[in-house]
Amino acid sequence: MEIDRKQGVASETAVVVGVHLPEHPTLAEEPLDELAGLVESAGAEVVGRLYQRRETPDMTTYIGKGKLGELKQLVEASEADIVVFDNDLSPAQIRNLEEGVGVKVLDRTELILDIFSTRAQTHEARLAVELAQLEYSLPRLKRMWTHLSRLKMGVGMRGPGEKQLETDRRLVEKRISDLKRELDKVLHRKEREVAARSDRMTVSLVGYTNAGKSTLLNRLTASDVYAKDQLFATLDTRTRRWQLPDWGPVLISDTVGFIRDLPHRLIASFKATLEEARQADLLLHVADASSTAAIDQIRAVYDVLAEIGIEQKDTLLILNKADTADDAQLTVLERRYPGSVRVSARTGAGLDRLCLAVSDALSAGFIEADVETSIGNGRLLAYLAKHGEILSRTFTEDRVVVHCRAPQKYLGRIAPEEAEVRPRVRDHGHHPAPAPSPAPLSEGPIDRDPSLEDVA
Ligand SMILES: Nc1nc2c(ncn2[C@@H]2O[C@H](COP(=O)(O)OP(=O)(O)OP(=O)(O)O)[C@@H](O)[C@H]2O)c(=O)[nH]1
Ligand SMILES: [Mg+2]
Repeated sequence: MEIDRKQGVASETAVVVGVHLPEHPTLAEEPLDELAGLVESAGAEVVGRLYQRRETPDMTTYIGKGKLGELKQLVEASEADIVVFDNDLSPAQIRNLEEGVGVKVLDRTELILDIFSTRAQTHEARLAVELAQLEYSLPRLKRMWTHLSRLKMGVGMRGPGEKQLETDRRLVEKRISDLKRELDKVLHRKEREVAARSDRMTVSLVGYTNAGKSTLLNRLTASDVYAKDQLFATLDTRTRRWQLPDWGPVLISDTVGFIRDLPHRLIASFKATLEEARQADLLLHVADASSTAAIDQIRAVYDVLAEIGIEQKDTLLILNKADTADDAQLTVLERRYPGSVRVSARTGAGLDRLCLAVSDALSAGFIEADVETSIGNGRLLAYLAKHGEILSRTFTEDRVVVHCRAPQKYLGRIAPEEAEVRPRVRDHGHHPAPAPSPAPLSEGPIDRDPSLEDVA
């Protein structure tokens, strides 16, 4: 049996299959809903569902023998083109399942990669997806060539299948290392770009896919980025200028949504895309409060944040879709997550409270300090005035001590040879952390940053 694995899943019909294992908490009341959403997001139609509880997966076919028969019948009756599993399958399990049901079988990771590959638009996102796809397929190459190894000629001779497999493997490995190098370059360029525009406070929207991040960005900044009832509508970062009331302009960026059990290699490849979030002063974690799986989704997002090493960042939880969420559920969520803000990106309700909460959170990054420099250092004085609040100045013969309140991150960028920064100890005995190692002052105006062509 030959199954073409190169084709995407668009315009096909699918049976979705899930196995509930004891260690895997179900996310929704309808456990296969999310997978069905993913299938639809990939452009296919769900024509059947099969769900099984098992203590452990079957080694050869993941589902048991009886269920496999049931699946085959379901596939035939519904004339499905593909079967999609909610669980991750080994290459051998996929092969056995395909033999058992007679159509192409994909697992959740492969489906997500398929969606990503059809959505990726920027150079960077395309590279990331290709890398993740190749890394996924490398251990599975063998399966594609097993049909050729039957042509084996004589004892000790290597069959063309095996030779071909090795050539393929080498080609794939080469491409993987090229892609990694290319992505590394992109990441470094991105790091510099993002750092260069950090003379503005920045906030970054993160959250489960379909939570409403892009809709919120559009609402807050009156822009028009792609937002749709579709999983993984956004794959690229968009940064916009946001006029935060009673505060001033800050930068806000939208990014790729997260999902539970996001394939690790996919997270790794999207590092450059997540750079905005990594360098942001504040994360706005947007959750869909109307989902019955809201709590699990919130937890899944925290898991991904931990995986990319930014779980320590200041985060404000936004309970979005309050317009359609159940009141009792909103109350449960608010009790569970004190400090969260309920909003509706669709109606605009609660956005004033959101703005206040963001201003407060950004202010928390401010420290009070005495900055001592030479009287002639007009550039530094202008810098302090631009980024902070000057409370007083004390002059001596050729020195000036500026008492100011400014974000830690700006004070930290003052070079020691330029000025001495002495943080003031706060009244409640809390000693502000020492300023991070200084980087040269950058006056790079964001308007000239090419990666910010979106900024109005
Ligand atoms: N009822 C309601 N729907 C909303 C709200 N905010 C967003 N939506 C809808 O939710 C769907 C997903 O919105 P997006 O803004 O694309 O979500 P996202 O988080 O950017 O999703 P990805 O980019 O796919 O990760 C769209 O159909 C929106 O119209 C809201 O406050 N209330
Ligand atoms: Mg989006």
